[in-house]
Amino acid sequence: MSALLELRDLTIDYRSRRGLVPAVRGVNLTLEAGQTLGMAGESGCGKSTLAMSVLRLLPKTAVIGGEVLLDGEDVRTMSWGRLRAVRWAGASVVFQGAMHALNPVLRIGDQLAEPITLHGGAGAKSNSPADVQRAVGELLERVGLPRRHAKAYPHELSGGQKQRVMIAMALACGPRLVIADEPTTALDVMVQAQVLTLLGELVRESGIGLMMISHDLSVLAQTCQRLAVMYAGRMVELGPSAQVMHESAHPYSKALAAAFPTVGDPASRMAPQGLPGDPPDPTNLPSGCPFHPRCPVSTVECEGTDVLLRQAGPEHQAACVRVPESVAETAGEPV
Ligand SMILES: Nc1ncnc2c1ncn2[C@@H]1O[C@H](COP(=O)(O)OP(=O)(O)OP(=O)(O)O)[C@@H](O)[C@H]1O
Repeated sequence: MSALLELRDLTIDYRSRRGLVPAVRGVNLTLEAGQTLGMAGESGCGKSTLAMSVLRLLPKTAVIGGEVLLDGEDVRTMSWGRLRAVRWAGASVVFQGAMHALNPVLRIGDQLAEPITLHGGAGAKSNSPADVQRAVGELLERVGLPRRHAKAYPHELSGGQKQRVMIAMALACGPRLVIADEPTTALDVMVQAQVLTLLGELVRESGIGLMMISHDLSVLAQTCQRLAVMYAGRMVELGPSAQVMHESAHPYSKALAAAFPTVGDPASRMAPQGLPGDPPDPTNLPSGCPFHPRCPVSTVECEGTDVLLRQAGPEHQAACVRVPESVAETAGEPV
């Protein structure tokens, strides 16, 4: 049976005046229904580009290579009609800064009604106003908001409530996969925790697959079973969240874990280490491992060797020369 989502050797470049900008490089990944996967990495490492490719939401300047399979069907070659059917009902996105995307002059209920009316779903039996209204009320309750908020305007809700509305919107047509791009950025820590808990509960209850993107490893580790760490367009580590967070096999993941200490762990918050330097310009990558100029443990070998993912444990992989090469490299094998 096909995985809910499978990326096979995914490569994405943007055409620009400077030539091709390589944003994503040879990523292999699978996500099953009911699973949660976090994508971490600093700004510009290719997380959003990768995520938006899943629903073919990239600008026309993007050139995509490899395969993006949703339930075994390649999104890259779908007709527009098929893609329209897949968006919302097959997979949906909670965009970065989405709560600011609510229309200020439309009531919440009317905004939630739109995808239901256009694409069907959320248990609405028909497009009759009564059925749609009932479906809107159920959606609001599902994300922990009272039904009466359907009558509210966005400015009457808090940031956390608006973000819940955006999650309700993403769930409106009963998708099997939800992609949440920085869903808690700009929310305070308490509200962040509530929104993350909500996302986790929704996955458990409904068996949807969740891909969540953040630059903050600790936020992802709270909600997701597995973590993928991206650097310079490559996936440099993939594994169970606890292992990637606390037994990082790649020095970049280790630095990220230290930069974003565990939420609610005061001991780890005392000495957050910043990452020195910036990620490289994708059009001018250093030789060898792209992380080597910032890596605290790099050696001469790293300047000349761009390592593919290696097995660091049964379900754990990392692209670092320090991971013993004894087990066969897995590049090309979706994991
Ligand atoms: N439309 C575009 N045209 C050209 N280059 C782009 C475009 N969009 C993104 N890029 C480049 O592609 C690379 C990956 O960007 P992307 O936005 O996917 O990273 P990200 O990790 O999601 O960052 P952020 O967290 O800031 O969104 C970056 O070097 C970025 O400058």
